[in-house]
Amino acid sequence: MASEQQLSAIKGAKVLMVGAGGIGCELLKTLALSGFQDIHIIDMDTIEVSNLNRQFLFRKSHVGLSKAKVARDAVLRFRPHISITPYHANVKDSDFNVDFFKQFNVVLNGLDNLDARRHVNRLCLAGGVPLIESGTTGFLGQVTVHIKGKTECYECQPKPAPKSYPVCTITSTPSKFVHCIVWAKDLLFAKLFGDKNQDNDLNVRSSDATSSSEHAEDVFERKKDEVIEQYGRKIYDHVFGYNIEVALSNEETWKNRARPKPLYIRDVLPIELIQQNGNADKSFVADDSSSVSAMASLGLKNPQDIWSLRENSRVFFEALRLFFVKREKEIGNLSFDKDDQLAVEFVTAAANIRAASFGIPLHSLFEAKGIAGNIVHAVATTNAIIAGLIVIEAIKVLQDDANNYRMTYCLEHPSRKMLLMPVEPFEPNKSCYVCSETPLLLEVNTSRSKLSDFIEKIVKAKLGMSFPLVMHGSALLYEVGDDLEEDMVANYEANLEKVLSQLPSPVSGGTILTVEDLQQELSCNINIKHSDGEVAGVGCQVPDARTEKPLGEGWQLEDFDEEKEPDGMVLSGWTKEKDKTTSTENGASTSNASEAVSLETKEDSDIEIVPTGIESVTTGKKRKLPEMSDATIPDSSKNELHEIDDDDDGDDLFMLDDGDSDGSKKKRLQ
Ligand SMILES: Nc1ncnc2c1ncn2[C@@H]1O[C@H](COP(=O)(O)OP(=O)(O)OP(=O)(O)O)[C@@H](O)[C@H]1O
Ligand SMILES: [Zn+2]
Repeated sequence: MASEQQLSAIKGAKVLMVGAGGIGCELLKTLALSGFQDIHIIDMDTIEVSNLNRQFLFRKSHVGLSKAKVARDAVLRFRPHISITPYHANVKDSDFNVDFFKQFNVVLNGLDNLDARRHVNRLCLAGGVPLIESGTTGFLGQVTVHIKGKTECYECQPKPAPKSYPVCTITSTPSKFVHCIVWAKDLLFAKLFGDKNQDNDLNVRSSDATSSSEHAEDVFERKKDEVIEQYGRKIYDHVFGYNIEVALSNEETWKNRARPKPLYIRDVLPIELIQQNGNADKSFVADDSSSVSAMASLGLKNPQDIWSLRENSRVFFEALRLFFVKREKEIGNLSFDKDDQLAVEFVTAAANIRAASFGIPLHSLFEAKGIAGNIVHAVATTNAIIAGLIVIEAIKVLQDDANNYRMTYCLEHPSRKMLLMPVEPFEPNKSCYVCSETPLLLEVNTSRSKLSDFIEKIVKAKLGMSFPLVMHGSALLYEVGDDLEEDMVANYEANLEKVLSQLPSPVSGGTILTVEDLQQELSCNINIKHSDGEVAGVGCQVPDARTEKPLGEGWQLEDFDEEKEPDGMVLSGWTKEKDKTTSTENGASTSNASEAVSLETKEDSDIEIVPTGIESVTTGKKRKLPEMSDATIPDSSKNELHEIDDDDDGDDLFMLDDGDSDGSKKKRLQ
């Protein structure tokens, strides 16, 4: 039961909810039932069938309608006298500026992507509005409180990059099923059905591979009038047979690894069976390309069955055939989509055949789809718990009860018999470029990198600015806006194509650039350090790998992390201590990889979001938690610090005692 004081804080509050999905539906219901009377909701999406299992304010008849509006109507049915204002819009729209945010007493996020979260964080900081962040992934969840100047902001801790795998592991030495999935979807599927102009590292390159004309690049081109079965056999033998033989010829690779087995179709599936493939049900006709299915065509019903090598090979041929027969127009433009049944079937089959070759256990289509689509199945209960915790923190915030703010982690396995782990919030990170004025450091080859690279890869992709302005002293190098004069636009366009050292106001080592986003009201300085940008060699057997671009999300070369160092640009935090001890002639410290700002830029395609602390947990990055609240842990368990860690596969979570606090730069909120 809420106290009188709490009730009056609740009744007088005007709150903004961003996101009306899994967490948002629960949150709106809980806010309304807790007595909140003035709630605004922003959500840009419409309702999909896949939302209905957990976004309980929505029904089948609502599919296609605005989430924000339907959520409002559903809640008004049991709380008719409160005010709920829905906005079917993107929170990044310019209407939602700092003045808009300032009208609220607290902002509550129920989002599913980093980009929108960072944007809201910045507007809350600019408007001085408290923010309560949340996220869930399966059984894991968290709620954090961000108050300008008092607690860390959402961006005080760098966010880890999406999980990535070295190219060599994917192309030559897979050891886990996920490696086979990445190979099947980002290499083989992309090669056969995607954009032909994209770089693709499917073929193991070695001197003998390139010398053989039979196995030259165009093996993947289907010749005019080439019978589809024959084309399929050629691809199969090339990728599962010949390429494995080539890889095996490099003895060094296999000294300490199990040797893979080349697979040729003649040994797996007799020719008659390929010809009969897909003829099991001749009456099977699917006009709608989205319902074309190799499983249906072959009479395979249960997606949870693990198919044999032979069955996988049949699915491989049938899916390939169906793409060419039923979806030919899309070939060349396809990219893997977890909701595309035929694509999932093809990728499952190809990954399993590769797994068989490398002695890796095979998986069902259901499992393969989960891995390929990065799916962590959402748990409605976790969303409900998290929504409840958001409301609890919101009430504290409205009462200015700073001593009792908690960041709460919802764990998968009990730790000290607790599933909910409350932690006192951290103080702001003094070197956070978002909530403090600390400059950043960028190591860049100023005579090679263009202004456009700097803007796209650093200012937009890493710093998350949408409408950037770049200044060198008082000289404007770049800005965007609707009201710019034509000659200014032409000047900026010309600047974009220039390398940094040749801009009208040249950028060199020691330059300080100011970058601003006017909508987010965020400004930060970047100290430039010139670097020749040479990258050290890698221990990979793929010649020329260094010059290859990463092959889609999750890809990187060993030792060279394109996410952190796009085109050799290294962005890192800048602290006074570092400056004092290691300053160089350019007035900047050498970069420390562990300090590099590595922020996730991709949109989450997962069913549920991968939130901050959870991200740290699931990507194996250690995150120290400060002393836990005396009120919430038994005396025997009071340790200075606790760490959340995980194993390599990312879903086991456990807490480790750690009496030593020297690793933590963060202080508890006083
Ligand atoms: N920039 C944004 N502006 C407004 N709403 C956003 C923005 N980004 C994400 N959202 C909303 O946040 C909500 C997040 O909800 P949730 O995590 O449950 O995802 P979902 O899209 O509903 O479900 P799923 O992705 O699992 O199908 C979504 O409704 C989405 O529309
Ligand atoms: Zn911060």
